Amino acid sequence: MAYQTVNPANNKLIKEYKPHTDADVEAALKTADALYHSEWAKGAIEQRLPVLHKLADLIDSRSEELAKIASQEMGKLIEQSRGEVKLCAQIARYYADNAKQFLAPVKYKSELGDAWVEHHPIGVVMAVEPWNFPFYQLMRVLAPNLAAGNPVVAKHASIVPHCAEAFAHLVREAGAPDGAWTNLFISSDQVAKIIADPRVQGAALTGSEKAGSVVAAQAAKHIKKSTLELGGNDVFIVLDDADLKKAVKIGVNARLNNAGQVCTAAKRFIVHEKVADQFLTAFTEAFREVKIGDPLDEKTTLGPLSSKDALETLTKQVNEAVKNGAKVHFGGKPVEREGNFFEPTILTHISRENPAYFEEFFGPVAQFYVVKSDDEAVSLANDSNYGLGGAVFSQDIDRAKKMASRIETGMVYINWLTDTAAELPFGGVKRSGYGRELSDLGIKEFVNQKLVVVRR
Ligand SMILES: NC(=O)C1=CN([C@@H]2O[C@H](COP(=O)(O)OP(=O)(O)OC[C@H]3O[C@@H](n4cnc5c(N)ncnc54)[C@H](OP(=O)(O)O)[C@@H]3O)[C@@H](O)[C@H]2O)C=CC1
Ligand SMILES: CCCCCC(=O)O
Repeated sequence: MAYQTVNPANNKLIKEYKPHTDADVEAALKTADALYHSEWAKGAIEQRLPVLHKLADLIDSRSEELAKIASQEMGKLIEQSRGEVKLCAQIARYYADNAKQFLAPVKYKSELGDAWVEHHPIGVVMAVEPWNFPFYQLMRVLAPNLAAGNPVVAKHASIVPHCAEAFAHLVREAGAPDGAWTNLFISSDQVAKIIADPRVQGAALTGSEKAGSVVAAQAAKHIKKSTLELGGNDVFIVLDDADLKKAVKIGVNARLNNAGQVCTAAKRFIVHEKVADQFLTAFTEAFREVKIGDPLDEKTTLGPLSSKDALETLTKQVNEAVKNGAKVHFGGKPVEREGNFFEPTILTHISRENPAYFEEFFGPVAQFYVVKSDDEAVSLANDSNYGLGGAVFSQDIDRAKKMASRIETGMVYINWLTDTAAELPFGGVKRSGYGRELSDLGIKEFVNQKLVVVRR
C-alpha cells in the first residue's frame, strides 16, 4: 500500500512518500541493534529520561502545527487533534517522571537468600500502528520503551505518513540517539522479515484483528512476545436510575468522537426499558444537531471517516444490517458531498441472527438495545467476541460497580466514557487482544524481569 497523505474531507492527494527499501530496513535494524548493545540502552535510566522531558516540551511548543497535520491527514476534528497532541506530551512526561520507580529492583522475601527482580531492556521492538490516533498510538510505544532502553522500529498506517515523519523528527530533535525510534514506510512483507530478524525481540500492534493475528503469529513463530490492542464493540449501559441528561451527553460524545473511529468508542447502547424511550429521543435529537463539515473548521462537530475504504466498509455494514432486519432509526447513509462523510446513525431492532450484532462499526453508527434487568444487560454485554472497554451509567455506584466486575472486558468506566490516560492501563481480552499499554503495566511488557538471588 502506498504511503500517501490524502485529505479525507475532499480526497485530494497532498503528498506521496517514497517507501523504504530492504537496504533501508537493514540499516535501520543495524543502527537500532547497535544502540541496544550500547551504554545508552543498557546503562542507567537517568541518561534516557531527559529525552522524554524535552520531547514533551517540543510537542507542547508545536501543538497547533501537529494538530493540523493530524486533522488534515486523517480527518479528526481540530479540537480533538489538539487534545491528542496534549495527551502525547502528558504520556512522555509521565514516563519521564515515573519510569525510574517503575523499573526499580523489587525485593522478594525468600528462604533461598536475598532476592530481587531487576528490569532490563530486551532489544529492538517492532511497532505496527493505526491511523486513528496518529500521534498517541506512537507515543504509547515510544515513551515506555525509550525509558526502558528498547530501540523501536515503527511501521505506521500508510494513510498517515506525515504524522509518522513528524513524530520521528520530534524524537530526534528531543535528543534521542540514532536508532531509538526509526519510522519505516514499509510493506507487510517487510514487517514479517523484521519480526523474524534475531535482532528484534518483540512486536506491539494496534489495529484490526486481522493484522493483529498475522503479526502475533509471526512473532510467536520466532518465540517473541507481542502485545495486541485490537478492535472492540464496547457497551454503553444506561440503567433505570441513571442521570439521563448526563448519559445522553456523554453517550453522544462516546459514539461520535473521532467520527466514531475509536476502538473504545461506545458502539452498543444497552438501555433499561424504563428509560429507553426517553434516552433514545434525546440521543436522536443530539444526533440531529450534529454539524457535519471540514475537521479544520472549529464549528464542525462531525468530520469525515479516514478514507474512502473506511466509508465503503461502513456503508456496506449498515446496508447489510438493514438487509438482516435492523431498523434505521436515524441517518443510515453517506453524506452527499465531497469527502468521506457518513451520517450519524442509530440502528435498532438488531437480532442476534443479524451479522451486525457481533460486528464493530468503526464509524458514527450506534446500535441500540433495550433490556429489562441488570442481568440481561450483563449477558448482552458479554455476548461478544470482543472485550475491550465499556461504560455503566447508574446513580447507585455499588450497583454499577457490581455490574462493572461482571462485564468481560479489560476496562470499565462508571458514569463516564471509556477514556485513556498515561497513568491508567489500556487493553482488552478475548478478540480485543492482550497485554496492556500505558501506566506501570505498559512499561513492563517488553522488559526482562530478571530474578537475582544471593544465597546466604
Ligand atoms: N485497540 C486499539 O487501540 C485500536 C484498534 N483498531 C482497530 O483496527 C481496525 C481499523 O483500523 P485500521 O488501521 O484499519 O487497522 P489495520 O489493522 O488495517 O491497520 C493497523 C496497522 O496494521 C498494519 N497492517 C495491516 N495488515 C498488516 C499485516 N498483514 N502485516 C503487518 N502490518 C499490517 C497497517 O498498515 P497499512 O496501513 O499499510 O495497511 C496499519 O499500520 C478496527 O478494527 C479498529 O477497531 C484501530 C485503532 C486502534
Ligand atoms: C481516547 C481513547 C483512545 C483509544 C485508542 C484507540 O482507539 O486506538
